[in-house]
Amino acid sequence: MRTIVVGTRQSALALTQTNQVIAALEQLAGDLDLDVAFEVKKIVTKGDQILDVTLSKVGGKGLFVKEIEQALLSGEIDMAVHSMKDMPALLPEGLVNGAVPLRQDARDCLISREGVDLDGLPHGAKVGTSSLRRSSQLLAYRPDLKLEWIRGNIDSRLRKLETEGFDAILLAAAGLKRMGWEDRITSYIPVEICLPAVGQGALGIECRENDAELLELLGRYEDGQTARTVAAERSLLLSLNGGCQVPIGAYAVLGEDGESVHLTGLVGRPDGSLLLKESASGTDPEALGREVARMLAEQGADEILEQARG
Ligand SMILES: NCc1[nH]cc(CCC(=O)O)c1CC(=O)O
Repeated sequence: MRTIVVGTRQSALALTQTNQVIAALEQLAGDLDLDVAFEVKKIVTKGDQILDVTLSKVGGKGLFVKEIEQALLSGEIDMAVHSMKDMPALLPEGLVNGAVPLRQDARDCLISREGVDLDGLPHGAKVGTSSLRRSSQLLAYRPDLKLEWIRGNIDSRLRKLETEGFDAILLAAAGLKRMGWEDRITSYIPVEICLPAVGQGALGIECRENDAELLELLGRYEDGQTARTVAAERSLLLSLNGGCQVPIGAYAVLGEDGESVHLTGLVGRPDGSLLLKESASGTDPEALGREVARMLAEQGADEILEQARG
């Protein structure tokens, strides 16, 4: 009997996601008559320690996964569940994404104090977000809004909505739904107004590339359609060199044939004064991501990204 050690960050969302994945894998292992058990190991990452500065200034999202990847490579843990949107576009040598499970809601949502939706927010309302992608698109739609920085895990952001005088905050719907906090959502932001982050709502399960036994189990857990759409989005991210926190959005859906992928990509100025948006369809997700990245680059995406990176 093998014990699979699952590394996780300590945030409520990370623990919840990890436990939900373990429950699904246990069920699957039972069905396959595999003799495995799972054990959770909590890991404190740099990103968790530095919650008070702009993340992009200290190294970006990679800070949340670096320690976890080291623990995977050293054998201290065997797998880790990540929010796909927190996974860097490139994984280190020796590690792979073993499964992309069925995607949750990819949209952003508004949690407002007075229960009003985006259009109902008063002129000049104070809206909390921690992403250039959201501020860029929200300001393009409602230039009067005052977008202010709010950081922390989703539970602390929900608290700050009350304590720091925000009229509303923006969060990914997926995190709230996984936590069972769907009732906090006031309204969903259509992807036409706010294109989600690459991989938003999806999970990634990182493990060692030579762990054949675990990879076989994970392979059964993968949702092929989610994997295809997320692959297109991540290819776009890689092509735009968008490793750290940058104003990039992407959302891919499967065509009616169940095979072709339709990808929309966006790069925006953080102040919302310019949004570049391009779409294309194709059957090779990686090639499609590169294609939409090239279309955005032709419109001047690199210049916007350079400026946003500071
Ligand atoms: N950047 C933090 C983060 N990473 C993953 C989620 C939850 C949503 C998801 O799984 O995409 C969140 C919170 C948020 O952005 O609201």
